[in-house]
Amino acid sequence: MVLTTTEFDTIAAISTPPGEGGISIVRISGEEALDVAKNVYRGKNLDKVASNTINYGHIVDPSTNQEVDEVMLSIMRAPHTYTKEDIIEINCHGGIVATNRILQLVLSNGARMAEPGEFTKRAFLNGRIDLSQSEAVMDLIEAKTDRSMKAAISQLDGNLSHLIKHLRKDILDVLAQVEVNIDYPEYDDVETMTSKLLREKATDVHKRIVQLLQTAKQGKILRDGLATSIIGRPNVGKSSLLNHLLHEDKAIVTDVPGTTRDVLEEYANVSGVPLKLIDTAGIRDTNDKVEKIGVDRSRKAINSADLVLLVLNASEPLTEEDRQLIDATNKKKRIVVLNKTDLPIKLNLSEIKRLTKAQNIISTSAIKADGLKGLEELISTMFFNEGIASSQNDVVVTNARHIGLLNQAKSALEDVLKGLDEGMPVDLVQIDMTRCWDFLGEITGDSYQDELIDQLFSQFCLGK
Ligand SMILES: Nc1nc2c(c(=O)[nH]1)N(C=O)[C@@H](CNc1ccc(C(=O)N[C@@H](CCC(=O)O)C(=O)O)cc1)CN2
Ligand SMILES: Nc1nc2c(ncn2[C@@H]2O[C@H](COP(=O)(O)OP(=O)(O)OP(=O)(O)O)[C@@H](O)[C@H]2O)c(=O)[nH]1
Ligand SMILES: [Mg+2]
Repeated sequence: MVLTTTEFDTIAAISTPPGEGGISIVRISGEEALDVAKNVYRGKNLDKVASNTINYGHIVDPSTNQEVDEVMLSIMRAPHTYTKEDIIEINCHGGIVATNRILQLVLSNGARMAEPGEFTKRAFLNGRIDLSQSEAVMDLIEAKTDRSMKAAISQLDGNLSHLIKHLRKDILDVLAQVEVNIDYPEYDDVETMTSKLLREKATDVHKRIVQLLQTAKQGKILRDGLATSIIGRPNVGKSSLLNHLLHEDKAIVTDVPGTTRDVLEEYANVSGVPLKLIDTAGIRDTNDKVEKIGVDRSRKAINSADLVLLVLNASEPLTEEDRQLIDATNKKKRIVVLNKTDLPIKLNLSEIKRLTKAQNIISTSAIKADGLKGLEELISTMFFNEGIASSQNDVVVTNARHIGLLNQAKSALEDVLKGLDEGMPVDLVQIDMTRCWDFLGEITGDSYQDELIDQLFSQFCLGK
């Protein structure tokens, strides 16, 4: 890491969300945090107050001596702080103008504006947490359900880091042993011995990585949500279903076919599974220019979905359009929802069973709120059958970057095993083993490039 002059100067930002609220926090971190605070704070002598205390006082503009706000000021001295630097937090009255005024004062008295994620970046660069833990901070903020949050907390606690560090240590140990064997051969068959050692370790580490990767599918759903598209002809009750799953009237429902004109995306929590629900325009042939675009988008929503809820109207016979939709979704993970079962049933159930191979069919009445619990349970068991797949220590891999690196590490190990099978010289096999070690190191940030770090932290929110 190249230290630029701005790398560790004193930074400040508003760490609470913008808008009106009871209290807002302006956070300052760096060597001069206390000096900056002393310039704008009237109250106790900050040199004399103990660390980790909160202190009453006022923020004053030193250029005019004008009082700006009545505040509580927290002081946390390095190194036992979030960033491992001195931190001052000004707890001021909430509100956009007051909070920004204080931030501006702090900025004109020795601090510079923090970049997005810069506090957490410092926690990483100063060695309090590793890269995967920093990423967990972000996942925690964005968590959509309690289960997603649990996965993020576990990662923040360092459970994934722990597993990765173990794997890396085992690889390093074997690499060291191989070195010793080559440099100080005690036996004649040192080549055979060394190959055996490498093979055993590569096989073992490979198995542990595969186990971790098995949690990735669910992990990705926990982090990003399960893309669930509600598809069907106009007026079958798609938007009514969406509103029920959201427990909120988000989508407009009317008896006019073609009510939903565009796709609508909302997050729902279904038994802890975060669903990214997509309500679509009813699919039909239409000459209406606007509706046509909506219908095209609906068709695309089928392709991009992890799960399709195909809604049919049970009170009408199956139409040609229904059959086409069944056909178009046959290869997807799908639940067929027979809605409007409160009305006399006109749908031919045996035909539907034949067309869908009788898989995942459920009856509902959105208007009477019937069958919806069953639908939620079915979704949950389809994707989290035995609960969350737990690898070692309940670690779930949720992050696409981590998944990519684990796959690369896995394939490096496969190269090791292949090399050994083909009788490749041990020093060449070692290279692939070292590559595996490097890939794993990128997960925790033990080996990294500046661009990666900048890119990762820039996705954070301001003040974090
Ligand atoms: N006011 C406030 N609330 C907050 C934060 C904050 O920065 N400020 N946090 C920010 O995200 C979260 C708490 N996370 C934190 C994590 C570590 C440390 C910290 O000081 N760690 C030290 C010493 C801990 C101790 O006293 O034992 C360390 O690890 O050395 C502080 C906050 C959530 N709530
Ligand atoms: N009887 C009965 N009516 C329902 C049921 N579900 C929805 N409806 C009614 O059917 C009509 C259409 O419902 P929507 O939810 O707007 O249907 P949609 O599939 O979103 O329709 P488009 O957006 O036009 O494609 C409304 O009048 C709803 O009240 C049900 O289970 N039973
Ligand atoms: Mg609709």
